[in-house]
Amino acid sequence: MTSIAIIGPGAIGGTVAAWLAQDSDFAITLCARTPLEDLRVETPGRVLTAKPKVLTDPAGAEPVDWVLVATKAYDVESTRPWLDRLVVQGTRVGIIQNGVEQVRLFQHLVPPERLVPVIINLPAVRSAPGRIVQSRQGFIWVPAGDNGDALVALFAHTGIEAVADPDFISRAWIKLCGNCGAIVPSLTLRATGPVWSAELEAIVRALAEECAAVGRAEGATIPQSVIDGVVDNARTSPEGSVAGSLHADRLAGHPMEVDARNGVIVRLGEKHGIPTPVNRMLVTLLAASGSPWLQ
Ligand SMILES: NC(=O)C1=CN([C@@H]2O[C@H](COP(=O)(O)OP(=O)(O)OC[C@H]3O[C@@H](n4cnc5c(N)ncnc54)[C@H](OP(=O)(O)O)[C@@H]3O)[C@@H](O)[C@H]2O)C=CC1
Ligand SMILES: CC(C)(CO)C(=O)C(=O)O
Repeated sequence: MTSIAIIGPGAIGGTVAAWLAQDSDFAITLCARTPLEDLRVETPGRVLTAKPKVLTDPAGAEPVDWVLVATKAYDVESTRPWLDRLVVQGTRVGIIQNGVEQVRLFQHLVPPERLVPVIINLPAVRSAPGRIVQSRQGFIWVPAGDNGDALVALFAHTGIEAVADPDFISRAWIKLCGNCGAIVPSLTLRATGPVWSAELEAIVRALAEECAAVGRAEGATIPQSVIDGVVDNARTSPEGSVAGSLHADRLAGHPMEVDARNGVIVRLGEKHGIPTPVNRMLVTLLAASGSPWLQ
């Protein structure tokens, strides 16, 4: 029996937990901030239900084989009491978060050789604790190697396709290119497609171009087709659509992962001497919008 604790059973953590809970070889524990009774996840193919053990107090947590952290990137420090109880020698810790800094954010809490950064492509929305809709098939990428292979093995019997990628850095930056454009609808509170113009296209393209330039300086290989794909997605987004979790958080008045998704492009751009004026400007505008908890 493999024991797996999921810290942060929100949209992503709850969906991942529900898939893993279908495997009777796994003992799943949800480490939650807000209590929940059980999980009900509508996936494209079927409805998953599960009733794993739920803890809301780290004092009740015991060491496990695996920890999967699926909090937002700004909720790192608050996971410390959980990690202190769950992680012992031999525990591996997967960080399922957007961005490119999963290891940097957690390496003061977990020995880096036990950390597995995870990129996930899986659109999920939580309507209430434990109630989630996964709207497309899910994919996971981890770095190739022992830790990555072990994480991939966890997902062997789930509907989430997990791959260990020898070029993980490119995978992470390509995902960030896809995510960084969502700052536009998060500012305008409206899908970009219906108001598309040459000027809006220039902004979306520049966000992705800046991200790709910084990513390449960090060692990623990012083809031009990635940037064209970001622009196409923004151009074709229909009225009323929500451009992922950043936009959803802004609409709900929740904290936003702006630093992990756009601020990082500005910070690492400075390190490499690469100008990132469009990301910088939109981060500044979002900060000036008075949104609570912009992080
Ligand atoms: N949603 C999506 O479609 C996608 C999201 N991602 C990324 O996945 C990550 C998770 O996002 P998402 O699932 O949407 O976020 P959610 O806000 O839905 O879930 C985060 C969860 O973490 C919980 N949490 C925060 N701090 C703690 C803590 N100290 N202890 C226990 N639980 C805690 C929250 O508790 P509470 O219940 O109290 O809010 C919430 O349940 C982000 O990095 C996001 O960018 C990636 C791909 C797609
Ligand atoms: C765009 C999406 C849904 C892709 O998984 C995502 O990463 C997010 O909304 O944070």
